[in-house]
Amino acid sequence: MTATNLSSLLKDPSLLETRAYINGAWVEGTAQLDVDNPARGDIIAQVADLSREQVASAIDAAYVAQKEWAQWTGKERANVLRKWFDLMMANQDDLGTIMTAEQGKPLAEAKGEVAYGASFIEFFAEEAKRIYGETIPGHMRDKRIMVMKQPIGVAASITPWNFPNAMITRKAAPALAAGCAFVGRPASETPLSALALAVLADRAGIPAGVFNILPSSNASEIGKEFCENQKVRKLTFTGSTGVGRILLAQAAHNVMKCSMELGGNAPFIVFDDADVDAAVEGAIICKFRNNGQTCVCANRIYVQSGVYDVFTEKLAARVAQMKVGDGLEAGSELGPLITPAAIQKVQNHIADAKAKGGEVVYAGDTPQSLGNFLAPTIIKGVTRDMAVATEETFGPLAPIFKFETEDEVIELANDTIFGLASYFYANDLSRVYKVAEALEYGIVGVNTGIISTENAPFGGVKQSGLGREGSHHGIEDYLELKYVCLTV
Ligand SMILES: NC(=O)C1=CN([C@@H]2O[C@H](COP(=O)(O)OP(=O)(O)OC[C@H]3O[C@@H](n4cnc5c(N)ncnc54)[C@H](OP(=O)(O)O)[C@@H]3O)[C@@H](O)[C@H]2O)C=CC1
Ligand SMILES: O=C(O)[C@H](O)CS(=O)(=O)O
Repeated sequence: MTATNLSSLLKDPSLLETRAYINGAWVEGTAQLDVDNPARGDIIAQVADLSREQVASAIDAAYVAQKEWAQWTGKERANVLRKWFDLMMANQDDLGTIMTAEQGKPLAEAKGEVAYGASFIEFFAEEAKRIYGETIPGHMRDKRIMVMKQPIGVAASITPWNFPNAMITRKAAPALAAGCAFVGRPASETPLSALALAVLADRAGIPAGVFNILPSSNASEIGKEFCENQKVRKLTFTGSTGVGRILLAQAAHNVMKCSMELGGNAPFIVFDDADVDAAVEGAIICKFRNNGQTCVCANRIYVQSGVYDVFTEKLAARVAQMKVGDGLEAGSELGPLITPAAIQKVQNHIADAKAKGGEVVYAGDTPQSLGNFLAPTIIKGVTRDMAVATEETFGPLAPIFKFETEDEVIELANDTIFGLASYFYANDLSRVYKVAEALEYGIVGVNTGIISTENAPFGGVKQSGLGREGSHHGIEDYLELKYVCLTV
């Protein structure tokens, strides 16, 4: 496997930035952080590895810059955000290439994520002009009530490696539109996409200190700085529920406003009255987008007995056609997993299911290379006592459960601490309405396997999170309500 010469693949090599972006300046770290290509196993860049003190200095700069930024009109903020959007779309190919090199997803998917990430900036640029307050009739003849919305201040962001562009813009866009300043720590596996966003933010004219990208290998220390520094008023996190719990506990000290986009365990339900071919296509995109490494992937596939065999056969035939390979190579549909540990977790779930009676319907051939590749596996005869029923696999394993009745599958689907995304295929209108109401999830996809859009409020219930990202709801988490009681 050849080494990755990332710079030579870019139309604009200046997007390949390895220094941290603090207060409008490019800053070296006290150490360096290796970034590797999960498909080839080679180091593609060494990035600034910031100390906690350097992160604290970035927060100081953000705190100062935010005061001025909040004085800009909504339209002025909108204009500079729109320029950022335009620059992202103009550099979509390069941003996609950088993402594929460091995260592994196929280039077409990476470019799709860039457009998805940019859509949040476009959407919230518009919302910046529509942050409305209200007046309320007084409670006494000489009182008048006024409610205003003001930016919360400095927002700190911690994001995962699986969507290294969109998870940042899904937070930074509403934060900046609201008049907040943003300090973001990207996942150590994927800092390059975040730094490329900073290059374009700088070119768009976002003022120094308003948007800061702070790579660091010491996730827990930087998380503590974000939670303990009293100049930070908002913490927004996307990642596992386990880390979310740690951060919520740490944020309690300063009673910090938190948004949490955490783990999932999505059920994907196929009823007897479903369009089976449509359900198979929905299962493919829902299960294998980013090779199963998304929080909204189908983690459990429940198929009613009347269509169980035909669905299983069609899904296996369709998966067998999918090409596993380096995301930079044309035609690859399934890239590598992010780390060897991610592969081990999937293999553990497969072994556990087989040991408890599951039957492998399909197991693809894994490319023998230095990269973290694992071909897809489909298992049928899966039962609720298996690890895959309660744990998030986060990889290319499609476990198929059989069920008989609607009540049975609702109970099975809701039997989890998670509540992020859920999906079902059915055509009976009464069933669609009743099942959508009964599923205990923040998101329900009906006759679709993909629900990701900037127009909708994305988020979970139970232990999948707090708050919503996207839609007009998404900006509220970066605003404070102020009630003014006027005596006239
Ligand atoms: N609900 C949602 O929208 C999403 C949820 N997820 C969930 O995240 C998981 C997979 O992503 P993954 O990156 O492995 O999740 P992790 O929770 O391990 O990591 C997420 C981010 O948190 C950082 N981090 C880890 N430990 C700490 C800590 N103690 N304090 C502060 N920051 C910390 C990581 O840094 P580093 O990588 O450098 O260690 C990374 O940047 C899955 O459970 C998935 O479902 C993922 C994406 C979206
Ligand atoms: O990280 C994730 O899994 C994303 O939140 C999923 S989505 O927003 O791209 O659907």
